[in-house]
Amino acid sequence: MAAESEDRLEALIEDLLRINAIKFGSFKLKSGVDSPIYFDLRVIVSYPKILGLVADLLWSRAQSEGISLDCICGVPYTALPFATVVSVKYGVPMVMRRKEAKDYGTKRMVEGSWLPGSDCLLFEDVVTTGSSVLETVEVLKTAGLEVKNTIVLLNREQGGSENLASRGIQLYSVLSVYKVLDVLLSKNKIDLNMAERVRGFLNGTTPDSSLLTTPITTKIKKRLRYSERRDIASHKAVKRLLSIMEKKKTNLALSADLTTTDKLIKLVDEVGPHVCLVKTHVDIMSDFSYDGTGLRLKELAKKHNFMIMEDRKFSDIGNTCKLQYTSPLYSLSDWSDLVTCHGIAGPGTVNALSDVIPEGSGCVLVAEMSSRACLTSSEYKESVLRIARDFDNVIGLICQRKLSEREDILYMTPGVNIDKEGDRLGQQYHSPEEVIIRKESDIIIVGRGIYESADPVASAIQYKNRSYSAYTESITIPEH
Ligand SMILES: O=c1ccn([C@@H]2O[C@H](COP(=O)(O)O)[C@@H](O)[C@H]2O)c(=O)[nH]1
Repeated sequence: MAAESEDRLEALIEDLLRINAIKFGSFKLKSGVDSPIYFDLRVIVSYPKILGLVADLLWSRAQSEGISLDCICGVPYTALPFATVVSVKYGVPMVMRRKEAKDYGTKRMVEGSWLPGSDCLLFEDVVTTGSSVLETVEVLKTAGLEVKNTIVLLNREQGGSENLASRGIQLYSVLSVYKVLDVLLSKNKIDLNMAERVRGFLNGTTPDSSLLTTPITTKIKKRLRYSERRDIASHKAVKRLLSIMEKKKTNLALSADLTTTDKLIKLVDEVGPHVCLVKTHVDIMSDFSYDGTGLRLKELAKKHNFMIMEDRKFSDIGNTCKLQYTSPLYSLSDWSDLVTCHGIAGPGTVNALSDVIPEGSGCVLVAEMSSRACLTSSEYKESVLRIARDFDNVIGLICQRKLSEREDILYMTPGVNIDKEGDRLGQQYHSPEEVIIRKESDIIIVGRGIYESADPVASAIQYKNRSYSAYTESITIPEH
């Protein structure tokens, strides 16, 4: 295969992982079998660039095999847009298979225009045993079309080619599940352990036609361990934070909202051993200086092994945020690993920051706020999630609960206090258990609950223990 198309395949595999079309974990299949891998290629439709690449790869496979055809068709629903894009991009006539006949009018099962006996090339998203392809072939044949060839984006290599060949249909694939594992392994997106688990599962699974063709109906609600999440994550900062959480047995972040350097440094030095992350607001400080505050925080981060997140909440247009981030007054990139950012201005803010944020650092998007009557509606949250998916430098979300199925980013929740329900200014609090178990967040962010207490270290230990126990409890609860 030419290097150029090999590059495109690798890019596609990485994209599919990024948009959560390839998932690793524990998935209950329709057959009752637990699979360590799952492909949900339905999401591709929301990513025009990836959809375009899929269409190019399907079409170039057809060209390189010299398949002669009169029209194309996508197996509904996932492959329907694939065929549509190929049709429009390459000027190939398309026909469309209906899933259900209309109960009025023509009652046709295939829409479009063709001559009897026309050759139709079929596209499919994933083939396991080939049963969905066969179902569509039957309908097309009844409508007078010939189907001799199928091109699948991803072949799970579980008997599909053989089943289809025995019915006179040649299956060509763009990707195989083994190729996916090899590429992700070579790019350090999964570790050898995970690759072996999946290979073992695929080898040990017989190509039973009842198995694995149908999308998963129930996912076991089993929370992944930090170590499993670290193996899935691709961003260095996520891997690092999860490693710290596991090593120090803490999912507590300190919100160090103190206004002078001396107080801040004292608190962070005392509480540092108990936290995975220290969150700062340097713009509230009366005496911040790069040497006196930033560099000393960085030394403490090294001493106690935690990461630093400046809660700057960038929210302006891209150009302004870039200037704010690089301003020498704070030199954020030199001492903070993470910065928070609103999605309100659209993707331009994150896009601009991605030009200036150093490798290994990242953005945490504020998707949802803890304050009463805040304006983060469902629609807004969805839009923020979309930005998070589109940019590799977004490593997590500030949110009140785990807002998506993604396991490769971190969910961090402020508004946590053991003693209070809120403050006079709209802040609302929940307990560590509520946030970690019921809302399935990863990290609790605690400010006044620690630094305003009579004994900040004892309070930090209390928050750490409750929050980490909530995590260990939730990885052993099968359903909640
Ligand atoms: O929705 C949000 C986003 C950020 N915060 C910040 O977290 C801390 C919380 O402090 P507490 O003293 O524990 O209330 C603070 O820095 C906020 O700016 C938030 O509370 N809610």
